[in-house]
Amino acid sequence: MTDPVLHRYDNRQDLAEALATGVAAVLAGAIATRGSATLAVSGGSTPKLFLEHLGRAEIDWSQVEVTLVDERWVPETSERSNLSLVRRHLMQGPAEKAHLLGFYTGHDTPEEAIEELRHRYCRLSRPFDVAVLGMGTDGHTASFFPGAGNLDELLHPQGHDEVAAVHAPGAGEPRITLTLPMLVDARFLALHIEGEEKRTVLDAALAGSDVSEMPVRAILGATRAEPLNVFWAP
Ligand SMILES: O=C(O)[C@H](O)[C@@H](O)[C@H](O)[C@H](O)COP(=O)(O)O
Repeated sequence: MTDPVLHRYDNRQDLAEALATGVAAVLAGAIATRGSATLAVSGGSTPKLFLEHLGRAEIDWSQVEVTLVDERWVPETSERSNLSLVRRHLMQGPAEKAHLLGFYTGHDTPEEAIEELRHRYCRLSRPFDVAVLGMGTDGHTASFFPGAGNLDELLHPQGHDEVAAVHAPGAGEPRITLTLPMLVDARFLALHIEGEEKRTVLDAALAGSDVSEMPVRAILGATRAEPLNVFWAP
């Protein structure tokens, strides 16, 4: 297991610029090498500045497939929608030419949409070129929440499901998430966290091994050819 590499920045603006520059370079390299690129991004509040910087990158966005890491089971009109967040903060300027793949299908529950979503996501070229994850102060990442009834399946390294529905105490709405195997083999894998509290949570996660207590540990401890890149600013 290669230890995560910590990239520290004095402020969130510097972090956003550096992460966007690094991600854009990986995407451009994928397009030059294989003709296309896949990018998986998380929702929540942290990624906004990063997504805005990335969306201004001058790359051939028409060759980039953008997908969400996870989604709250709400329509795009909801303020809780990650799809809406990505469309508003990334898909502006040059990046509006990218292909954006969302999760919400309009079914009443994510379970009812699973078969349709599995067909949708099994066609994505794998491994992703880039996956950018966030982390909650409870140690969740993606929608791998402590207390989720199917957490073992979500985190199974050889799991066969691309996507799964999640219900958990800390999740709010029902969720839909990519599973661990879809994320850990990304060519460039980043964990983007900000603030002192999350730095303390990261240190606690690194100091322990129980993934059911802090599911982000499944990412921190994943066996990868390239190390996990942790991006942090106060
Ligand atoms: O749907 C989501 O909420 C995200 O995908 C989730 O995994 C997020 O990365 C963390 O909850 C951190 O969220 P904040 O950036 O808002 O702290």
